[in-house]
Amino acid sequence: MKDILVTGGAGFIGSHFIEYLLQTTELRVTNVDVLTYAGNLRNLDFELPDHRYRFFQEDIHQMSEEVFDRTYDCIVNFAAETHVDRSIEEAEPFLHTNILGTFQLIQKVMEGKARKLLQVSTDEVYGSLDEGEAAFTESHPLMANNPYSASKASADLLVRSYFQTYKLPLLITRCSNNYGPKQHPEKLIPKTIEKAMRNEAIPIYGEGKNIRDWLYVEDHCRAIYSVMQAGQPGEVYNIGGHCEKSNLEIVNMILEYLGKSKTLITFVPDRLGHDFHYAMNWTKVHEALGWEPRVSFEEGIAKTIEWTLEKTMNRN
Ligand SMILES: Cc1cn([C@H]2C[C@H](O)[C@@H](COP(=O)(O)OP(=O)(O)O[C@H]3O[C@H](C)C(=O)[C@H](O)[C@H]3O)O2)c(=O)[nH]c1=O
Repeated sequence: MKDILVTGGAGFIGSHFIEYLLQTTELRVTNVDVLTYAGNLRNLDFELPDHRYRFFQEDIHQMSEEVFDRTYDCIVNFAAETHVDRSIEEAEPFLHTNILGTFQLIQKVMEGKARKLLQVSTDEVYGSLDEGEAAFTESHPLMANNPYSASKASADLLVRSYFQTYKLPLLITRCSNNYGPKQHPEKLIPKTIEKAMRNEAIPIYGEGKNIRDWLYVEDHCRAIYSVMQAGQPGEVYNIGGHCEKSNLEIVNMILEYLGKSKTLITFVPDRLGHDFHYAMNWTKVHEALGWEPRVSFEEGIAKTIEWTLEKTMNRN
């Protein structure tokens, strides 16, 4: 492998993935990102070697010929609208980017402009675990419950259909909730940290009992890299943290770390269609590719909070 096209590389996970590729491999990276509200070139604040990195501010629906002056060994698709609450307010951008955008990338593989595509997806496509169900395996039915997860599930089905129909080399990873430095403050963990630092009310939806399975972003990037290198076309790989926590537990841990009062917690009306419980069974990726998470939640959350404190100090 020599050339990788990363879409959405100025976003949270995409930018960490580019950092991982540039620092641990000799691969050449092309980053295509349209820079919506969630993409920011400041996320790429590490050394970007000119001979191995280039950036195009373009939409994945209309990529220029310049981007395709080479044949990519793999496209890794991070370009997506990702925030569930926004999708509940306005679904259309989610359908446009997440479904039709993925379709455009599949076309690039069809046209021979890339040798394979890795679609970065989410555990949300499985819906919510039923009582008594321990974790999602890759064969769990797709039961998306909100417009965001429906758009990701639709993209996954498109990818599957192009593998089944044309035997195109397409793969899917589905990961649980990520956290780490540079995450957009609309998401639970960065939002809680920032609000706690400012002594502002921290909104918890419903009773705060909903459970997510948390994974530090660098562990996710390593998993994607393993699948990109050695995953089997047509396969789906679940990725998760074995780290199930309720939202209230998460918020309490952050408040404790920062030495802030629990009175900042403010219960607000629940998210519509709020999935109760996600947890991933990632035995397959572990057995096939030897991946497992390395960063404990205690370590990861400390790094994330310290990064946010430092960022805020530098801003002031
Ligand atoms: C923003 C916010 C969230 N929450 C609750 C709602 C969820 O139960 C939990 C996490 O919410 P968040 O919006 O951070 O993430 P999810 O809805 O789980 O979805 C995230 O993880 C998956 C895997 C993706 O695929 C999504 O792209 C990603 O956004 O905290 C609150 O209680 N208050 C808040 O202010």
